[in-house]
Amino acid sequence: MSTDQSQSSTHTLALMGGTFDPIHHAHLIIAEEVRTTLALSQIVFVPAGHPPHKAERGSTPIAHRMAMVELAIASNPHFSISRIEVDRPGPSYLVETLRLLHQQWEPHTRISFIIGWDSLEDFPHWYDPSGILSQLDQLIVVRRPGYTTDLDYLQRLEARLPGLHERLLIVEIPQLDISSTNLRQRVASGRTIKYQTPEAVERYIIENGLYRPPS
Ligand SMILES: Nc1ncnc2c1ncn2[C@@H]1O[C@H](COP(=O)(O)OP(=O)(O)OP(=O)(O)O)[C@@H](O)[C@H]1O
Ligand SMILES: O=C(O)c1ccc[n+]([C@@H]2O[C@H](COP(=O)([O-])O)[C@@H](O)[C@H]2O)c1
Repeated sequence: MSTDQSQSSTHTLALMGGTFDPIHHAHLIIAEEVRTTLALSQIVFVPAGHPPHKAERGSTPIAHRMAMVELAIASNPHFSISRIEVDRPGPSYLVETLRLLHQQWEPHTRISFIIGWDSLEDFPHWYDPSGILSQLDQLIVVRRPGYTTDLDYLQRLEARLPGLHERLLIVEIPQLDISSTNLRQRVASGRTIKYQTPEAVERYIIENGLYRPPS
């Protein structure tokens, strides 16, 4: 699957950032639904090399998380993966990722970023949210089961963060209560994850002994 160099002819794309530990069907459905709803040419999956807000838990080595994303997106020609946060030491701050991508890609490339409602609630605590917004075409938000879409909260957030109101776009997606946390817990307790992630990812998890409790 192509990486950063291949983006030179792409002008409207969205980044799907995540820890992807592991990637699951909600991630894939979000990406495809956003791509088709907004007629974007491409979705670029950006696995976080060093997830900024998940340091205390510790993530599965990035090589495994990358491999699982590659397997999951292989059949979709509109999906690609970027190593931009993998090859860079230190926390994977989005503001820096966007700065580097704007340098690497064609000047007219319009970059949006997709986040779930849980991430939006955390967004004010990200590193330099105003710097992120100034580099984005749109901040695309999708609802997530278990997180109330509180429109008053959204208004307060927009008042606090200049630039958010103009850029924020809610895209409706089929609601799926799937999370990587739940998949990891299921594997650890020997329960099935079938149909919650692509078969190739499920196989990869089993073959590499991921998420099993230490014996
Ligand atoms: N079921 C879902 N519905 C809507 N958004 C989701 C869903 N699962 C993940 N996302 C969004 O996808 C992005 C990447 O998510 P991430 O890789 O952290 O997966 P996760 O399932 O939230 O993982 P974890 O349970 O480990 O926190 C985030 O913006 C998150 O909000
Ligand atoms: O830039 C930041 O400060 C920042 C803080 C938290 C999360 N992010 C990004 O948001 C995306 C989803 O994060 P997560 O932790 O839900 O996998 C992923 O691309 C992270 O790198 C970015």
